[in-house]
Amino acid sequence: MNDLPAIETIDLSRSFGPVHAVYRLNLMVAAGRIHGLLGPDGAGKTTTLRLLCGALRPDSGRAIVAGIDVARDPEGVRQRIGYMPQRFSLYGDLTVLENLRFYADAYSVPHAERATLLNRLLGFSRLEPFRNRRADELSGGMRQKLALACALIHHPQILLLDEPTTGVDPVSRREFWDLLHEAVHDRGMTVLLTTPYMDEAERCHEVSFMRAGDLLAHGTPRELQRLVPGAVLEIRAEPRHAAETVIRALPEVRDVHVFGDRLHVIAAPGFDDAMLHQTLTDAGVTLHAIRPVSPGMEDIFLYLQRERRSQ
Ligand SMILES: Nc1ncnc2c1ncn2[C@@H]1O[C@H](COP(=O)(O)OP(=O)(O)OP(=O)(O)O)[C@@H](O)[C@H]1O
Repeated sequence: MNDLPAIETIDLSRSFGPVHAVYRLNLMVAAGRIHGLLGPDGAGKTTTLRLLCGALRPDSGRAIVAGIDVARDPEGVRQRIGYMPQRFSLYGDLTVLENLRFYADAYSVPHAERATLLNRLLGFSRLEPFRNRRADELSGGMRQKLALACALIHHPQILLLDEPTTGVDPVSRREFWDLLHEAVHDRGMTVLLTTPYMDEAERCHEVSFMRAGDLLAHGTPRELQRLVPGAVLEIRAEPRHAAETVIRALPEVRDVHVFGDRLHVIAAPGFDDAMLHQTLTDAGVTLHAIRPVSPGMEDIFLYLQRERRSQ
């Protein structure tokens, strides 16, 4: 691993009319890591990736990618990165192999290297058995793997991936993640990706939470977990809405989030479960289960968002 960050932004800003899509963003991505950029819709994740790859110009601030100032040498940056936007352009009427050849041409990959490289990428992406299948006829997961293979064609040092697993089934998502870890481990690449799936953040080495164009927090998943004080209690109770109202009113409770049929309660250290049990029973709520759980990324994000809003 290199000590210099693979990506650094300094007060990077970009607006669209009155909307501050990215505002004074200071992002740091360590080399040789998988870094997840998380945040709700409209937080500025796509705009950040577009600024980093030189597809958009900032209004102010700087972006340094692979040691290069993007504004000064966008072509130098493009040579060193692979960028997979949300709608990566695969050619549906071309086969898997033809798509790879197309990108090899686009990046002027020397002819002498092609056969070996294409075979390696077909093997890496597990698409060898489908080399002659048209891209239109691939499953969603296979298409994303082909897009990843195309983005890797010119040996980039850094991969920027915008929601690469959205709409992909869970098995293919897992395979895609295995490929990313392989690429980072074997080739020493750096990956910056956005994802709406909070569980995927836990597969990243580092995570940055974005909100309204700016960073809410960043760190390893474990460091972020430590930002949540006290315990997280998972509760199943009925009626759920009444349980939520009662729990929210307790002074020791910092936050309550709903996850399907469960409540996640963030409580001050030393919170008394027995008292909670009694309070809920007194309010006519049936408590089915209560247990401490480690805070997940979603708990952390929601907690930090509320904390910062109330500051
Ligand atoms: N080309 C554009 N023209 C006008 N507004 C834009 C443009 N691109 C982004 N925005 C606005 O900037 C804000 C940030 O958008 P961005 O797409 O970067 O967010 P995001 O976090 O990637 O969200 P999503 O997950 O929904 O793509 C949004 O309010 C969006 O509407």
